[in-house]
Amino acid sequence: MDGEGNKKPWDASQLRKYDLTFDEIPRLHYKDPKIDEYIRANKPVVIIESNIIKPALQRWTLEYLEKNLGQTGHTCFVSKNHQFKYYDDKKIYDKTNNTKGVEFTPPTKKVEMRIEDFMKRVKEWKKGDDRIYLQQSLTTSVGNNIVEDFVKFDWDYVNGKQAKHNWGPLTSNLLFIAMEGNQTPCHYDEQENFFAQVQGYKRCILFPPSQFECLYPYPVHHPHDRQSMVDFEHPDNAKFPKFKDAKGCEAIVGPGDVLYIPIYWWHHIESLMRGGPTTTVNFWYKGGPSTLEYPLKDHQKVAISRNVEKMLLEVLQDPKEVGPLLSAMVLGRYT
Ligand SMILES: O=C(O)C(=O)C[C@H](CCCc1ccccc1)C(=O)O
Ligand SMILES: [Zn+2]
Repeated sequence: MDGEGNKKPWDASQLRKYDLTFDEIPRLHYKDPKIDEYIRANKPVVIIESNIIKPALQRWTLEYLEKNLGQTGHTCFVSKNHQFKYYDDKKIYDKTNNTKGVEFTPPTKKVEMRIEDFMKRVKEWKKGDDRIYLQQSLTTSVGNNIVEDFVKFDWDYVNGKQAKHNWGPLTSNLLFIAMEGNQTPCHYDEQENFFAQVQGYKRCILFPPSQFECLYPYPVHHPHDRQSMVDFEHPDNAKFPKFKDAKGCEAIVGPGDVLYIPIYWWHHIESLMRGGPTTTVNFWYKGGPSTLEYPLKDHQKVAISRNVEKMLLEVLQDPKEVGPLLSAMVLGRYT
């Protein structure tokens, strides 16, 4: 029970334990003008009591989604454990694209699954079974009812924020249906994101782009580009000594909550254990125009460092030569 004796929708035993402490991300009513101050400052905020995805809140139960999502196959990932670390299959080494890539074994399998089969496997899941995670772009290939609900989202609100903050175009709305306990390890995206929770509870742990040195992203050419190399549950403190200094913030989002995840901000997302399946719709926007004004913003330095890595790979060709050249340039000269 909370202070007023209301049944709390979740409790701390449903959260995985990490050796880090987090500040709370503020939760503001959708009409509160302070929301624009957070977005302008590229800081996360939870927008509450909005109508952004109201039709989905009213209708998108798993049964409704099973009936209406459409007969085509849906993109699902299969994992042997609770982690679903994203990888870019275009960056996987193979003879055809003959880039001297890195040896890489995908940690998850990408499959097309009919919604009935997905729902059946979620319902019948037993400890030890593979886990699955549906991650599907909401395009016209979904059923008409879903399209009708989708057009009734509060587009005035989100388009208003997009315009006010000079974001680029909406690139996609992804639908995520996760099993309880599923985890998306810490990564950043190069897009602004309204992360709208439809069903169930998700813990979102965020870190600003300035924490780059504590989160050790994979090399840019690696299939796990943009993902942290650190396993939060078993951090290798010898390899990643600065990880223990990472300072993050967190929000547990529930139905109707919309978390603003600023472009380039790291985020680790987990569906609460024993909380049932979760459903989320995200809104990804290209970032706004980026003028080089000084002092540079932290995310601009991340973008610049990415360009340096890409340029060096382009000219050196062999990824194994990029590290040694960067070390030779820095060690003993800049450190
Ligand atoms: O909305 C976001 O940005 C999230 O990270 C949501 C996350 C799943 C993301 C999977 C993914 C990661 C990278 C590229 C494409 C897809 C979750 O909710 O589990
Ligand atoms: Zn993401």
